Amino acid sequence: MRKLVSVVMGSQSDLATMEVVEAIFQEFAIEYEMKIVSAHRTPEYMIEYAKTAKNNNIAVIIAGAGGAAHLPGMIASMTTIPVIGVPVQSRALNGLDSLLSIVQMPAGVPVATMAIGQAGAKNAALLAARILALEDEELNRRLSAKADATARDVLEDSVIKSV
Ligand SMILES: Nc1c(C(=O)O)ncn1[C@@H]1O[C@H](COP(=O)(O)O)[C@@H](O)[C@H]1O
Repeated sequence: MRKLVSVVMGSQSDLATMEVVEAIFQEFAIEYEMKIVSAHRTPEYMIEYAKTAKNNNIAVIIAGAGGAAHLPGMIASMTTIPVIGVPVQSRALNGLDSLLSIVQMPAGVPVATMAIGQAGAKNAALLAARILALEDEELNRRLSAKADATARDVLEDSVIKSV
């Protein structure tokens, strides 16, 4: 059975940020699930989700949350599956609250923290893909080809004016 990436977010309102992962997973044929799970609003469901993740064949968890973004850290406290946190841009503090809530984990409970917003969500998907690629040579080759293509595109447009 192929391993899954599980994408969770604290609220439906985070979907506009987190949905960018789907295009990346489709491009690389990575199987994923997507769910709303909240440490604050559905704490018992979050505990069940985190404790059963390993048996559910999940290899990497991406957790997006905004404001008092405790979700990634709480999940990481209950599983050894790598957790990638995405700070969702909040209205009141522009996502700085989300970023600091996710990044400042106490030693012993690791969460890989991405940038705020959609760029962070995209990188979370690519980081999850790289983790899966440790045991999937074909995926590794395709990720590498994609990075080369990105570099070629940037180089093609790199000269703004030459003499
Ligand atoms: N940070 C968390 C958690 C959590 O960490 O468990 N659960 C919901 N939320 C966040 O609350 C924000 C506002 O949510 P609403 O838009 O539903 O009011 C969202 O960005 C969500 O991630």
